[in-house]
Amino acid sequence: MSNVIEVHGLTKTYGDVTVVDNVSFSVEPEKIYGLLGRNGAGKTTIMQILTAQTFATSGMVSVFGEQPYENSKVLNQICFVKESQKYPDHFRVSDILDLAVSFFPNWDRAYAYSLVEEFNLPPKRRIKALSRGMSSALGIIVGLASRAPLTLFDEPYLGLDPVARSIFYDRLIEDYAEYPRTIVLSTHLIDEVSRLLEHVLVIDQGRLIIDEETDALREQAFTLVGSASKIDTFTADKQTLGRKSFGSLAEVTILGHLDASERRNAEALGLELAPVSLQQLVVHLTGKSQIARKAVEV
Ligand SMILES: Nc1ncnc2c1ncn2[C@@H]1O[C@H](COP(=O)(O)OP(=O)(O)OP(=O)(O)O)[C@@H](O)[C@H]1O
Repeated sequence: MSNVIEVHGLTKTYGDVTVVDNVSFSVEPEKIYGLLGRNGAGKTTIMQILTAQTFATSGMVSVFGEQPYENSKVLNQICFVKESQKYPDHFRVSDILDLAVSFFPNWDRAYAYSLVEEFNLPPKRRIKALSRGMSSALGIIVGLASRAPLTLFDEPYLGLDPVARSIFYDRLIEDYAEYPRTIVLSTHLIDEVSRLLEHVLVIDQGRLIIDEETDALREQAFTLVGSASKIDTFTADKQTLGRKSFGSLAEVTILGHLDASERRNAEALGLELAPVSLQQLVVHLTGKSQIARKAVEV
C-alpha cells in the first residue's frame, strides 16, 4: 500500500516569519503517528495544510496520492479533530452525532452513542452550554466514530480530566485494532500517549528534527543512576543528554547503545540502567536542537 501522506520541502511563511521550514516526511497506512513539539512549533499549521485549511507557501503535499485542495475525494476520507473544535452553538450534541453520517461514510452511530454514555455527555444539551471538557469529548467521539481512513487529532483533550483522557486512549487503541486506519495525534502529553504511538515526528521551531519508529527512538538513549564519580568515569567517552545530581548520586541520560561488555561494566560499577521515557527523550532532543541552533546563529 502506498503512503497515506507525502510531504516534501513543505514551507509556510507568514510575512517574513517561517513557521514550517522545509519539512519532508511520509505517513504509512494503518499506523498511529505522534506529531510532537513545543508550543508554536508548527504542528497545527502542518495539519491545516494536510487538510486543505490553509495553503503551503512552497513544497509538495499529497494525501491518498492526490493534492488535498478542493479535492472532495481526499477530504471525504479525512476527519480532523481540532484543539478547540467549533460546532454551531444552537445545535445539540445529538444533532452533531446524527448529522455526522453525511460527512463520514464509515460513521458508526451506535458506537458514537456508546461513547456519549462513557464520556457522560448529555445528548440533548446545546453546544453553547457544554463545558470545555465536554466539547473536547464531543470532538473525540466524532474522531473515533467517524472511522475516517485518515484521522488527525490536534491536542483534542483541552479541559478533559485524566479519567476521560484515559478513556480516549483506551478506546482509540481498541477501535484502531478492530478497524485499522491511519491516525496522526498531536499532543504535549507524550508520556500519556507513548504506548499508542508507532512512529514519532518531532517538530521544533518549524523544522522536523525526529522521524523515527517509536521503538527505535526509545533504543537511542538510556539513563544510568549511581555514584556520581563512577558515572562520570563510565560516561567520559559517551554523549550525554542530561545530568542531574542528588548529593553523591547522579542520573545521566546517554545517547547511544551499550554493548554487552559495557553493560557488564556498568553493572560491576553498581550503576543502574533504566530506559528513557519518550517524553524525556523528546525534551532532551528538542532542547539540544535549540542549543545547536543558537550556537549556529551566534
Ligand atoms: N495566521 C497566522 N498568522 C501569523 N502567524 C501564525 C498564524 N497561524 C500560526 N502562526 C504562527 O505559526 C507558528 C506555529 O503555530 P502552530 O499553531 O502551527 O504551532 P503548534 O505547534 O500547533 O503549537 P501549539 O502546540 O501551541 O498548538 C506560531 O508561531 C504561530 O504564532
